[in-house]
Amino acid sequence: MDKAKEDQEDDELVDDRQLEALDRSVKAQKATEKDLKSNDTEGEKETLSSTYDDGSSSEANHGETDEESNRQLPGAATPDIDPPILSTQPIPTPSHGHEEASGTGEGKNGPPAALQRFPEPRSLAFSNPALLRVQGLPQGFATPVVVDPTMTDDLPGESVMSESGGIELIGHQMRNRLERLGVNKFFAVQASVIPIILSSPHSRSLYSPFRPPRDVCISAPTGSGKTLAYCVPIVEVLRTRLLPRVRALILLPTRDLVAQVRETLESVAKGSGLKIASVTGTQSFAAEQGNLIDGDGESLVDIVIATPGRLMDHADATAGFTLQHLRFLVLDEADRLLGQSFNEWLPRLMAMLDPRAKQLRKEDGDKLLKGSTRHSQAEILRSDAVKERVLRRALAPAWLQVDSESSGSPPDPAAIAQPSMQKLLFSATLTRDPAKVASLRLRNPIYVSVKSSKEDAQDDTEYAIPETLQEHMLVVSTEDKPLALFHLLHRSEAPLRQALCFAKSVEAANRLAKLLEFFEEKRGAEGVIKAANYSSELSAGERARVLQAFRNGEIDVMICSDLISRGIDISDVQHVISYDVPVDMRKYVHRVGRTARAGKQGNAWSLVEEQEARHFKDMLKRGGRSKNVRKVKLQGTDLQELRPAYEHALEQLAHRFGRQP
Ligand SMILES: Nc1ncnc2c1ncn2[C@@H]1O[C@H](COP(=O)(O)OP(=O)(O)OP(=O)(O)O)[C@@H](O)[C@H]1O
Repeated sequence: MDKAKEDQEDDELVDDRQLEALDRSVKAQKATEKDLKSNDTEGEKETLSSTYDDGSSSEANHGETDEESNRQLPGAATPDIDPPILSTQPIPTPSHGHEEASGTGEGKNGPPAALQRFPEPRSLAFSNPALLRVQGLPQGFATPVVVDPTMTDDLPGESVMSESGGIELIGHQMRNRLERLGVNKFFAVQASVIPIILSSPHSRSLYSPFRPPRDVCISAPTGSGKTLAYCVPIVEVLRTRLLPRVRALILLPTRDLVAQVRETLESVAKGSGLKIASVTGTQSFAAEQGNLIDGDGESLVDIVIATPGRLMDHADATAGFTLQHLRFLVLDEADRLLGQSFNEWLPRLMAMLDPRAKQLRKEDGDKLLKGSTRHSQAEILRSDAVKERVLRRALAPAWLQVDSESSGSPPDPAAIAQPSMQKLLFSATLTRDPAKVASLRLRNPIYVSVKSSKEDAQDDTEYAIPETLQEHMLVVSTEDKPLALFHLLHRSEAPLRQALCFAKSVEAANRLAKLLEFFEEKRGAEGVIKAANYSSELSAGERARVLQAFRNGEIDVMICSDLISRGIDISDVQHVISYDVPVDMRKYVHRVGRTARAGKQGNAWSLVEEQEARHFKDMLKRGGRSKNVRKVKLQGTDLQELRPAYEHALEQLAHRFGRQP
């Protein structure tokens, strides 16, 4: 596995690549056909295919209305190509309207856009059963279980039994563990989802081939406690197992999220004897294989937490790695995962989970015959060599049945064994791509939507935002935007601390951090803000140190790109500042979701340049948030006092970057 491939699905590097590749696209548009041909090498393709935030290929993005490729401000040709943050050049006024947004990228009067633009994805009309049918989506989506986000539930005591059969929802070991972790109540998403998964006797079995569990899709706000909502039931069900086999697979879009979920899962599973492995490419491939499988090809673990591309690498090359015993498949940050097409992971995973699936590629079967048992599909099982190996380690019921079908005894149609795996999809923003949802082949899914009943009834967008969040916007001129930020950090009334500040790219974040540093140096004793840049240019160790310093309160403001806007749980973030406004509602939701977590208060501040204001307001309106965002007016005098230090910092910055900002 070469390094470039390993890094492909890692967001940590993506922002840079995004810039690089988008930059290249701009140049490529201007280049002659001849130039284009000479550039079209394999290496080039490899780089281009890793340009998107979610690891999906550029081709896939163009063809599949991928979320990232649609995130351009109408009229802003290459939003992630970074004009100088302090540029005094006028930025083209964003154009509006669908025709332009979905056209060839050439506005009527504006400059030609560098990349083709596609229409913004529309929300799934989940309320329309006929449309669901046409889209191949389950009817369950039309009738969500709506849960009030402010609802909490006491942890079930030993005497509390479920309605459906006298089953304890969680055992005393789990209750003790949770209490030790400071969890004394279940949050709304947990109080609604855990009973769905655990409340009947057959839903707690490791195998339930004739009454397989229903799948569950959960849309719940950022910071609402989705991680525990799946960790608790997984540990409760799996703790009854005797032999380690891969029985739960948790997929996440980035390595950082895998590490974070592993931490939570380990604390919940402590004392259960369950073994957990993560598969992300942070370790060498051989080391990961050694964690997954012993010398005889037997599983060493019960739960695998993985990024999808790396998982497929193990599916390809780790002998004995099988998912036939899977009881839980969790897709956390499901919308983003489904937007990734790295390694064709989704169709291949679906094939691995289906005992009757056809082989996907000939070489898969060849590899198996050489000793790998990565696919346990019927055709592969029929090969004697593989069958013998797999039988030695026992087949899951559905696979066993397919195997007996192959030896000539057709199954009783009334008793066809199904895989016992339950799919759990979690997201704060539900995917807009019906084809991707349909391809998951959900089994009679229950759709749980944690959202306030106050939310606009006719609004079928699925942006779940914490109730404890207060949202603000400041409309500023491009030149004064840095000053507006410095004002928020320095104002005498409630200066912002414990803040995350988002810039549009890694480079923009770098420069903003440097500018703030020069500014603070100049102001000296007048109240120095401690800022740090959290960037993909830092090593993993350095990033961990910055995060820790921020958590300890040694850093007041952490400046970053969207690298950490999804899923990362930093406790006590008080403020999220969008220095550059997010290009779409989903990015907004995930950014602001870094604060107001776990029922705490939090604030979101968006610094909107004058020419972006209309687009930003439209975006909020479409996302059903316009009424929630309070406009803050700046007085000229607010900025005046900060101007001398700012101008000094600008000069320093120009000197540092070798150009006039
Ligand atoms: N029942 C609970 N009691 C106390 N704290 C909790 C509880 N459930 C979760 N938390 C805490 O709330 C925080 C947010 O939880 P978590 O990261 O699971 O949210 P999330 O819904 O996955 O957010 P995101 O969508 O941003 O990933 C964590 O710090 C977690 O420890």
